Amino acid sequence: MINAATISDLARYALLREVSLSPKPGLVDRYNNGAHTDMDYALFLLSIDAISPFFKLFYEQGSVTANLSPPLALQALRKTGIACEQAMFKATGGVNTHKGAVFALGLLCGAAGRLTAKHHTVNVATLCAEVSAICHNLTEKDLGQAKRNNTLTAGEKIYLTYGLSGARGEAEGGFATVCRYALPAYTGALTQGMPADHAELISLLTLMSYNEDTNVISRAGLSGLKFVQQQAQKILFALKEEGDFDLRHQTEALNAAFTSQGISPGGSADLLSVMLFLYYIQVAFSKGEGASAERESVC
Ligand SMILES: CC(C)(COP(=O)(O)OP(=O)(O)OC[C@H]1O[C@@H](n2cnc3c(N)ncnc32)[C@H](O[C@H]2O[C@H](COP(=O)(O)OP(=O)(O)OP(=O)(O)O)[C@@H](O)[C@H]2O)[C@@H]1O)[C@@H](O)C(=O)NCCC(=O)NCCS
Ligand SMILES: Nc1ncnc2[nH]cnc12
Repeated sequence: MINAATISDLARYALLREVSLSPKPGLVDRYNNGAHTDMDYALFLLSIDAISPFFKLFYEQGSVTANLSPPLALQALRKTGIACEQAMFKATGGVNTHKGAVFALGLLCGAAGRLTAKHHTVNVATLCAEVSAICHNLTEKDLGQAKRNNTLTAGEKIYLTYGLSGARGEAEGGFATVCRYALPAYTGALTQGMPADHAELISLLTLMSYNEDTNVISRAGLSGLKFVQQQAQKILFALKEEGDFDLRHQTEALNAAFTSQGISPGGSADLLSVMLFLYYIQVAFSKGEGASAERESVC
């Protein structure tokens, strides 16, 4: 049975796996801080400790609002989400470590509570469909209003400038980039016998090759996004074509390139956490109970 404790545990583990994956290009990992001057691995661990208690609250919020309409359920979830963001900022001294991850995993935990309260099956497909239903029209509602705000967030500025919907669009679309590309890339790598961290890196590169990451755009413009997508595609292609391709070395070289240009694919890092969370649900669910997913040591 999937419950608040299991869901919270899996969400926290997904965040730990993401930040512990090393090396990563442009992102904080156990070896360096990538393109970030204001955060490191230790700060991410503090952030994870601060936000993880909220995953149970998101689940419970989704459960008690299960009979409300999706917009009213989202309204309730957002209150928890904002409280969670405030806890994150308190723990990090105002640094934005997991804003996108709070949004995405908060919605998924809320959706799990909502589905369970309605006695619906909880799996990857139903979770993503429920998030999409909860976030129906969110992009237009949120970002359509943005014109009238004077203090715009990165995502709002990018939507008004380029029409790209960022984290909101991913949620409203039921995490299609994760389900269509990143999760199959991950399970495919595991099936080929690759270790979990190798499969995670392939999944991250797959996300980077598709994702319209507003973080990248806010730091390096559309040309920076194109560069990220092309470099990720290049590595994935070489990995497929060259048997003894040195993925670690190529990732370290890409990290140096991103770091020198101030590029951080933070949005894709968040979607990697989403992918891992959904995979753990898939494993837990296929065992017919809330068993903890098979786990590799985090680092
Ligand atoms: C709904 C919001 C979360 C939207 O916030 P915002 O208006 O800012 O919209 P976005 O910029 O589109 O997204 C916010 C964060 O989401 C991540 N992200 C970006 N693109 C994508 C994407 N395509 N798919 C998924 N996720 C995406 C990204 O977060 C990550 O990067 C941040 C770290 O990088 P950094 O460059 O350091 O970030 P900054 O500090 O902003 O820049 P610097 O100053 O350092 O240069 C980190 O956040 C990662 O998580 C985007 O930043 C929000 O407005 C909202 O409504 N929140 C309320 C709570 C809520 O609704 N909860 C959900 C209900 S349960
Ligand atoms: N490991 C990471 N480094 C930088 N930004 C991130 N956002 C989410 N995970 C991140």
